[in-house]
Amino acid sequence: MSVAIHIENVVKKYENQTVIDGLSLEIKKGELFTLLGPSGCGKTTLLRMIIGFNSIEGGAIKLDDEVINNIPVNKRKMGMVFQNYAIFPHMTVAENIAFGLKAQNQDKSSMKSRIEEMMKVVRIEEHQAKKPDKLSGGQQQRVALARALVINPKVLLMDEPLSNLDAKLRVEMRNAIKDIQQEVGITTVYVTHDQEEALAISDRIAVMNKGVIQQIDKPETIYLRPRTLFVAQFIGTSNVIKATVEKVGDDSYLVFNEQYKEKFTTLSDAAKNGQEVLVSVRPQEFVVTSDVNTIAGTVNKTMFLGINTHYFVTLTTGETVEVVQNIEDHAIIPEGTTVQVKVKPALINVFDSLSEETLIKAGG
Ligand SMILES: Nc1ncnc2c1ncn2[C@@H]1O[C@H](COP(=O)(O)OP(=O)(O)OP(=O)(O)O)[C@@H](O)[C@H]1O
Repeated sequence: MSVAIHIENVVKKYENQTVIDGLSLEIKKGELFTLLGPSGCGKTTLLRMIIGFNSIEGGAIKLDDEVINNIPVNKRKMGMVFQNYAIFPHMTVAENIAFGLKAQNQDKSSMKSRIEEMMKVVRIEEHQAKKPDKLSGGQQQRVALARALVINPKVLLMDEPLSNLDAKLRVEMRNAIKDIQQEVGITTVYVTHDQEEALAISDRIAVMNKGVIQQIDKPETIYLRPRTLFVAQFIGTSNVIKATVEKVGDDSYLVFNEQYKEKFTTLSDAAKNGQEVLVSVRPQEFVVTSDVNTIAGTVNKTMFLGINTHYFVTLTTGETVEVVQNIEDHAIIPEGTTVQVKVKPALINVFDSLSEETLIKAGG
């Protein structure tokens, strides 16, 4: 897949504050690429630099190998969909979509057929004569999407497009966006702070924190093999517990306490014997066991959620962790019970306790 957008060492300053300081990434043609991160991390700033609403104080952004830093917004051949839809309340669905084409001086019949085609793509034809106040939030977002796509842009940019919708509609619309994006085959840059949304729709995700890219990978890699502790904790739920590395010959172990250590085959060579590490363990990566050579703890909260049960367990080390057990594997454990837990070593992740970067072997 060839690259559509090169972002090379870009810098963004608002007055004297530098919010992005030398960020680089590449977005491939046809992919749905998501910028994901907490509020204030700089995702919208970067998106607005790509479309041209924000100036660029250093570095370069290239579209199809052409530097676009100084090209005005309307000449960049990009379409954008905003959180608040930004469609015109006094125009019908069809007129709103037509608005995007007006500047293009096309003849009437080709405009009409293009608008009809777009209404079909976003499945809004039956509402074409309605004004926005007669449409649901999801339908309004479909109109905004059609208006952005009608000019046949090279890139589609979407800034938190689903945050104004209720939970059920959000899921429905994210599926619709993914289907439409694939049908049109358009390179898309999508901004969200919602990690589940990002996992569900993206081809690749860039996780950002404080203006810095932490990891760029496919959703499953981001979830299973986070490169930093920040990514492990931002995506899904991760408990963090301490351990020490022990190396015996060619074998590596994670030592959790005097009774419990696990052989760990995916530890990188950078990890040294005796090194203190932070281990991230997702709730389902704990096993409640009868083996006493493990970690002891007390269940202080039991939540039965149907398919599984969530426990908050305070370990003897003082850390409280969330543990999920499948209902088929276990009877519900009452609050106050003393339990033993161990980890599933193939699934957990290990980080250097100072740099908070991964100590998992490449490809491990
Ligand atoms: N116009 C502006 N002037 C000054 N500072 C700004 C401006 N826009 C954004 N910032 C600052 O830049 C940083 C990044 O903001 P940005 O809106 O890009 O974050 P974000 O990740 O998109 O967050 P959110 O999800 O809350 O929109 C924040 O510290 C913000 O306060």
